[in-house]
Amino acid sequence: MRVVFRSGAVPDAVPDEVALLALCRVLVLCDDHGLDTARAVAASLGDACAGLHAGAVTHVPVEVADLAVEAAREARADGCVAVGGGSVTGLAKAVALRTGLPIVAVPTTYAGSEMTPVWGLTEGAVKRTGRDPKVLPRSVVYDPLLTLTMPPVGSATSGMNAIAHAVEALYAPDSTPIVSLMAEEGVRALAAALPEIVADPSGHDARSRALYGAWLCGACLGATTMGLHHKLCHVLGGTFDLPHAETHAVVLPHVLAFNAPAVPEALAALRRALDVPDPVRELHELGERLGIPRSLADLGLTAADVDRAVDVALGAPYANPRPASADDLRAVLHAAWAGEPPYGG
Ligand SMILES: NC(=O)c1ccc[n+]([C@@H]2O[C@H](COP(=O)([O-])OP(=O)(O)OC[C@H]3O[C@@H](n4cnc5c(N)ncnc54)[C@H](O)[C@@H]3O)[C@@H](O)[C@H]2O)c1
Ligand SMILES: O=C(O)CCC(=O)CC(=O)O
Repeated sequence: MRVVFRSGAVPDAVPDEVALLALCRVLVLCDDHGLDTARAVAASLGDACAGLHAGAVTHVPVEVADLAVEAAREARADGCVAVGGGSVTGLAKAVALRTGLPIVAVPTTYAGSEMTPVWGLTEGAVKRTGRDPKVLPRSVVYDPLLTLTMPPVGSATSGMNAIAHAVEALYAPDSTPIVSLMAEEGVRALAAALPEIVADPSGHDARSRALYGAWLCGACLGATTMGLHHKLCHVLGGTFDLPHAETHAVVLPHVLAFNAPAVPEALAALRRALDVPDPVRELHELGERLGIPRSLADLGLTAADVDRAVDVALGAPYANPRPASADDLRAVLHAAWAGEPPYGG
């Protein structure tokens, strides 16, 4: 994978990356927010642009993926350029999964999907995920300037989504010392940058450090198997349509509190990264300081949904350092639903 990381890289670096991959007809994908940037990218590509498709939707419903595959076939595209957050990258991955078309990713959030071979599709209110090397973008163009438009709370929740990748990578069954170093550094970079971004969303330096952190955390997600936290967030997003980054931000301290007794080395790394004695408490209080939603109830989940979420989560296996029974899942989700402090304080 090639990575370009430069303020002002977009649009000019995109045609270079497309040419390096010897692509002649790329389909540019985006959502409504990213239309202006996507149009600038399409214009910079000249004849190498075969069309623009602005249909991305969170969690990639299969019908939305079908339309994008159709658009790529009609345009006789030989590649895709994804301009946007994880939803747009996810749509490009759905196209790649079906057609094998290579992806150039231009991320505009901190979700990190551009660094992973993980795809996700939602069908019949159930989100499925899988891994396939052909969905890993071949080239990524990071431009911190594209993230300046993310509002303070959106930036903070997106950053917490990235931190969650690193936290679960630290205790993943297939983690390595190198992944742990990247995870620790990714958490350190984001935890320092996010309060600065919330205080001044136009600050280039903090935006740059946050995107660097997101790159690291996304790479950790790509390299390891995620656990209970990602499992619960997939259920809450896929089955209850809860907003992705906000859900990660609320759930993370609760799952870490549950896993804490089983993951001493991960906690030690987080203590170093966050420079605090209690990472669970710190992640919860960081959320408060950043002004992000505090409970799943705030995000629209009802108390009755908690039991259904437990059933759906129990339906598919996932890796986790501490086995979780139905009662455990109910307790974790209930605390996250109510917005209770995860450390019982
Ligand atoms: N496969 C993976 O490895 C992976 C990793 C992380 C996330 N994801 C998936 O990505 C999706 C979520 O991605 P996301 O959190 O980036 O959200 P998103 O892409 O849905 O974006 C959230 C909102 O922010 C807007 N937006 C995007 N960039 C913006 C910017 N720079 N300024 C202002 N608004 C902007 C979008 O238009 C959208 O309305 C989920 O479906 C999640 O499962 C996948
Ligand atoms: O939904 C996907 O594309 C997979 C998502 C994933 O594993 C990371 C996340 O949920 O943030």
